[in-house]
Amino acid sequence: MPPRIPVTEDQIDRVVSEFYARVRSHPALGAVFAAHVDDWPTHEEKIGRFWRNALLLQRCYDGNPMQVHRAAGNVKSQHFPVWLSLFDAVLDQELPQPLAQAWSALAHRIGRGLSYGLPSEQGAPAMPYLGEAWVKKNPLPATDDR
Ligand code: HEM
Repeated sequence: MPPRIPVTEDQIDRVVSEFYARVRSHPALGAVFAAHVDDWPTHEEKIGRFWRNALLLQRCYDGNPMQVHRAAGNVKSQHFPVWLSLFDAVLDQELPQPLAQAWSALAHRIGRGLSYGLPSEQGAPAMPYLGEAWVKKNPLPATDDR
């Protein structure tokens, strides 16, 4: 199967490693991750498989990020814009523009899906979680990628 976005495995590894290096020292995100991840090489290896699955359509990741984020307890919908802007900065640094833009659009789309149903900082859900079936029946407009 041809890749969805033609990045190399090497580029994926560089983006993942630079991104989590910045996450670890980030004033807001660092503590959220520190509560769950102490083996960073294992985490990064898993995230690398997640992105190879999403970008290159290799079938190498079969986890459930939605469930993992909900179970984490300290991952809030407000973290997503922060996470995504940090991710965009790394994409811009590591990749040629067209690739950075395409990967960014996909990350924003995935992030929107993952943030549904997570509690907001105030404790109330930012949006009611309507379930996978509803999300499938009501796709987001393709023009609203970023
Ligand atoms: C587009 C945005 C995001 C993507 C694509 C993403 C993807 C993932 C994936 C694939 C995992 C591994 C799940 C597994 O164990 O199989 C994960 C774990 C995790 N994510 Fe995210 N994530 C995103 C946003 C966030 C945000 C905004 C936060 C909050 C700061 C966050 C915090 C975490 C934490 C703490 C874990 C580790 C949980 C654990 O190992 O117990 N993520 N993420």
